[in-house]
Amino acid sequence: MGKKSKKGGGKAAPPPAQEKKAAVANGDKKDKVSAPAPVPELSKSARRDVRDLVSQLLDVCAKPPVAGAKEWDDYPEINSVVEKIRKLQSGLSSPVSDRSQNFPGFMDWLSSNGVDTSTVDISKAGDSGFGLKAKQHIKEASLFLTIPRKLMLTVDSAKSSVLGDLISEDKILQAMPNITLALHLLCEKHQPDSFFQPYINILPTSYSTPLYFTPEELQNLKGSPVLGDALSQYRNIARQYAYFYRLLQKQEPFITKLPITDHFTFDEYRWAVSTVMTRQNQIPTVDGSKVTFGLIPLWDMCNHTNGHYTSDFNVEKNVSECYALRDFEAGEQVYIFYGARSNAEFLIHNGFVYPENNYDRLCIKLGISKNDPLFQHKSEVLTKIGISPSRSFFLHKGEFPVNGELLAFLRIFTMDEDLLKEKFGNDVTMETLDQLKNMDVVITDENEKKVWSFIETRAALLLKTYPTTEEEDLSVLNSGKELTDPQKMGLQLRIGEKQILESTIKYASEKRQNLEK
Ligand SMILES: C[S@@+](CC[C@H](N)C(=O)[O-])C[C@H]1O[C@@H](n2cnc3c(N)ncnc32)[C@H](O)[C@@H]1O
Repeated sequence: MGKKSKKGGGKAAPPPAQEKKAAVANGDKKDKVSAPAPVPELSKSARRDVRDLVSQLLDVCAKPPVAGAKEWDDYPEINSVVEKIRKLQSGLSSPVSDRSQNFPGFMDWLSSNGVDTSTVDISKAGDSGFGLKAKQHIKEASLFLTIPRKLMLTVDSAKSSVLGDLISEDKILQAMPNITLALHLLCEKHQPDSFFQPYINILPTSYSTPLYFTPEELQNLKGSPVLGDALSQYRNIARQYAYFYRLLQKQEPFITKLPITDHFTFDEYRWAVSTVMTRQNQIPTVDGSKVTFGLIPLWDMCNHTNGHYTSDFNVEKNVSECYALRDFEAGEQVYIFYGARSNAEFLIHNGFVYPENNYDRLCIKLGISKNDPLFQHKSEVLTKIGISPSRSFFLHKGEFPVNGELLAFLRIFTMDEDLLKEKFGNDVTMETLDQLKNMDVVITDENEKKVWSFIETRAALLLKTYPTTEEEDLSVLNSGKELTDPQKMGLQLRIGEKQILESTIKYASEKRQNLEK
């Protein structure tokens, strides 16, 4: 989630694991703690079918992704294999429980492990699930939450857990801390006497990340660049699932001792990945040498609002600390700030859209064409000011949709040969280069007119790629009709993006008209 703390049973059960040794909770957990509760089994033929489908999934996902307008092309095939796997595994899913029943036990666990819970309580938070409620007045900038490292599920705790040996063997786990955390979480979930059970029991049982969207719900994202991100996220998770499913079939001692080999369904993996994605936070490693990721109980019950980072890790005390970003009255919901993310990023990584988001922005991909005879020269100038000749830029919500970087890119992108040679030849000064990003300095009126006319036209074209208008979206959103979370989020996201495009068009057209006067 934040920085200063940046937020950011697949197969049949084998015989009970009597041979597996008990170990001390949250201590040396190299061995499986105890025999797992009996799990439903898949028939031999169903197991074989899942194995075949997993191989198919690996093949489909191994094909290079189709970029651009054809991004939908791969999805139906991947989705159809995943859905067949899910259908075969449907009898193996854990029963859905009411998490709120486990809140008292969780609070007791926190208190017995030294957490002061006198400031906040967990409480229903409207459309945001649950959140933290102030039990007393919390003054702005006061420290209201301190969570010791020993309560966190981290990459370090994963290494010293039953998963540790697999981490030492597997290059993917070594390189991808978020996947390590997801598997760590699953191992602890399926280890009945895990130290972390009171925490795991209060986690949501499902999420609204795009991994949970149906194909119809994904259609709500059409027109938005977020659709491509959602599809590639789905593809990546499907590929990871297939990879780990296969790995977990191996009869190696460091695998057979894992408590997840009988529970590794697609739904379980999607749940674990979504838990990590929506709740993880950056923390320093135990030795303080690097930044890593962890799940911080209770702190991760805070919902997001506009503001600034107020959480940090106190290395001396080995605790995560959270300060109030403003005054909160007793009974009020206590928020934190997850980071300056766009609604597209919130949707993909956090499973929500925040209409009041001050930091919303729309990603647009721009590049100097390799067929442009001035490609070489333009690329050199852009590189000198730290801008790649082909990359993503952003149009921002608010008064100034175009920032200095995009302006500089567009000035060079639209520049003719004479001007490029005159201003940005061999003996170009740093001062001239710096001016490219400066809104108050015009290179030439002609160049400036081209810039604003280009962005005005591009924004208008982007607006047309959405299948509906902003008015149509607003009328559905405000119609009082019952909408699913993905439908609502899709509408909120599209409305926000269209507003950014409309304000860009207005802004660019005023700039252009001023120059034409
Ligand atoms: C770190 S958790 C916060 C606790 C969470 N609400 C719960 O019930 O467990 C982050 C999740 O809370 C929800 N959330 C947080 N801030 C939100 C906001 N401003 N609007 C809507 N949902 C929000 C989203 O579902 C997000 O994935």
